Amino acid sequence: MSDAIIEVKELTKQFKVKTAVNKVSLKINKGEIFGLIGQNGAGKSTLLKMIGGLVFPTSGEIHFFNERSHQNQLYYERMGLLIENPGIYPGYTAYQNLELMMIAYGIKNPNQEIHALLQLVGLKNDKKVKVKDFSMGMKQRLGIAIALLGSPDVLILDEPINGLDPYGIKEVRELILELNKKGLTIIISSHILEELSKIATNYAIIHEGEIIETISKEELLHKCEERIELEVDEAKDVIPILEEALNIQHYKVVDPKSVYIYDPHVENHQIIKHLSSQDISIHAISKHKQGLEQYFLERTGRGGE
Ligand SMILES: Nc1ncnc2c1ncn2[C@@H]1O[C@H](COP(=O)(O)OP(=O)(O)OP(=O)(O)O)[C@@H](O)[C@H]1O
Repeated sequence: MSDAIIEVKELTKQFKVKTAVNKVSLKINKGEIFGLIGQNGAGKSTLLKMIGGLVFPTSGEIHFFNERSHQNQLYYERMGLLIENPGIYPGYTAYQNLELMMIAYGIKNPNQEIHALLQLVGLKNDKKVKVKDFSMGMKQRLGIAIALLGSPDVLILDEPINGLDPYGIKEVRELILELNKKGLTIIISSHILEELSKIATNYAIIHEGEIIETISKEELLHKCEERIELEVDEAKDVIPILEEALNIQHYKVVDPKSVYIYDPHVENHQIIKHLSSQDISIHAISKHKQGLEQYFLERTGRGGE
């Protein structure tokens, strides 16, 4: 038995000659904000559409709470989707759009639920504004409100920040974090790792239809953290000097000969000066700095660009 809320196994989608998704296996646990990161055409939308039941896989399996999706009647009811443009009527207000959807879902007397949803996505003060006069961020928030109809357990958002200005990005980001706090598991795709890093708890990098890496937020931040890497004969001999002479508190002995120093105020030359004055020979010292985007580009073979 797996703890995963969603598990995909060897999922493949073939469009004639194009393999959009190739044998993808992933586990998404309850409460995660799972970031799917990939360049344009990497296969993000196709993978999310298969998980969301919009595209039928060529092969492979999708399990929801340990049951295969097509055997689980509740599967699609418990999943909210915002993939591509939601079917929003521009001449109607957010309230009217939600009302139409709820009628279509067979929900009677939806007034209270609509107000609660508008409040949740921050549109309650825009009741009289027609959607055609909405900002992109407001439209996305309405799209999320539509995806939230029926109180799903899992929300799938395909590039929800695409095309938004910084203010819109912040609004959508805050909404996603709030929904996650309320218990929703969220799967979100983007081609901008930097942006995903502000919200996601776990990541999968997809490239040419294949998952090339899955990594937790902690692991990713650790890999991208700025640090000085120091190599000496005996790491234990340099620790007292780092602590006392340079007041360095944030460091890690990674093996008997190597220390990583994370204090941002310390420079290489200060370390060299103090260790040399104590007759400690330095085999190597270097500053390691790799931004999130650089990390992503290197993984997808475009690090030199
Ligand atoms: N219905 C389809 N028929 C044929 N090819 C398709 C179809 N849908 C997607 N593809 C192809 O599959 C590949 C993956 O597309 P997909 O839309 O999943 O990528 P993506 O990572 O979401 O990219 P983008 O960010 O550009 O939407 C692309 O090469 C795309 O052209």
